[in-house]
Amino acid sequence: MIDPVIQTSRLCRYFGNRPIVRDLDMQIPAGQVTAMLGLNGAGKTTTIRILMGLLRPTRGTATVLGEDASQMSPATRGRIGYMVEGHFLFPSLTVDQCASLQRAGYASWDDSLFRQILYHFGIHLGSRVSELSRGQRAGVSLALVLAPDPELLVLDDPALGLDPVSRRSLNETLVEFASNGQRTVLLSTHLLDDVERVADRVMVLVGGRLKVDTSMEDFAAGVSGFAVKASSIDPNKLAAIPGLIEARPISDGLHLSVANCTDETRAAIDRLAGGTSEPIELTFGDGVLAYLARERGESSFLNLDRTGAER
Ligand SMILES: Nc1ncnc2c1ncn2[C@@H]1O[C@H](COP(=O)(O)OP(=O)(O)OP(=O)(O)O)[C@@H](O)[C@H]1O
Repeated sequence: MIDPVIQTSRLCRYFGNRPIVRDLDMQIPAGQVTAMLGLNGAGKTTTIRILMGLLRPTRGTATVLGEDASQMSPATRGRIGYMVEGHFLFPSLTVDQCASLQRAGYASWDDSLFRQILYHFGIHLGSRVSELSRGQRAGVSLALVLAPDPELLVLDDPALGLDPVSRRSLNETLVEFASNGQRTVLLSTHLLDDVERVADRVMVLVGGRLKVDTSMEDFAAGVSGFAVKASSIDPNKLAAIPGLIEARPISDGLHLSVANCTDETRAAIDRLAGGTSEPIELTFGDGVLAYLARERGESSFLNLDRTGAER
């Protein structure tokens, strides 16, 4: 078996006495696009900064391309492309000057790929960074990290604030980059549609802990939806549904999201609704949102207690 490109073991990071990353055991396999999801403050950027050697763990270990992340050699760093949150570029430089600066730090540089990505984003080499739109700055940042042809690409919220056309360009560039199966991508994002388009695997961080780590297919297969028609709901019957993720009130009943649906689950749903439940299509985004809402305590369980009390 090929070693994972990124591996952490019991990784923890505190800021003061606040645990931000907690006992993280993760493995990022080679040749795949892994999306890291989580609500604001879940610890995604902190984890990435530890992986990139910019922050030391409080406890535990992080290994990237076979080396300890906090003591990475320049040669290993040269195999990694890292796009920071916010696309920082020196505003007074031209795109061409940014490229010269970046190129000096890497052994290889694919100038035709660099120009191709600029073209995709409608950027000219002679433009000054300060004159570029946010989407164009993202395009330059992406071109700068991809031109050295990194084995591992780490992107922290690359589509933040981009319009749909720039987002599409970014997604297309990523898919193309990862298409030969030789490159590994770790992508932190909030954009679930983008994840569905580009990712092979999904990880979900909740309060610094890794709660989901699976393939996109297994995630999709593991979450099912049901529409239940009912004028009143017994909260005890609801709570007894195995694997219930979320229950959201709709005009004439509930939408339920459940994990790992079995015959037992279906029977419990039917008991709740007196046999008037129907499966509904759930998108990947629906599944993730239901999961995150529950973890944040915003799930409609609260509303359901109220529904029960109103009977
Ligand atoms: N240098 C620091 N000092 C103190 N607290 C910090 C520091 N860096 C991050 N934090 C805190 O750690 C928590 C997690 O931040 P982090 O940036 O890792 O989250 P995130 O999942 O990337 O969030 P977002 O989706 O908003 O980018 C936040 O509460 C943040 O305020």
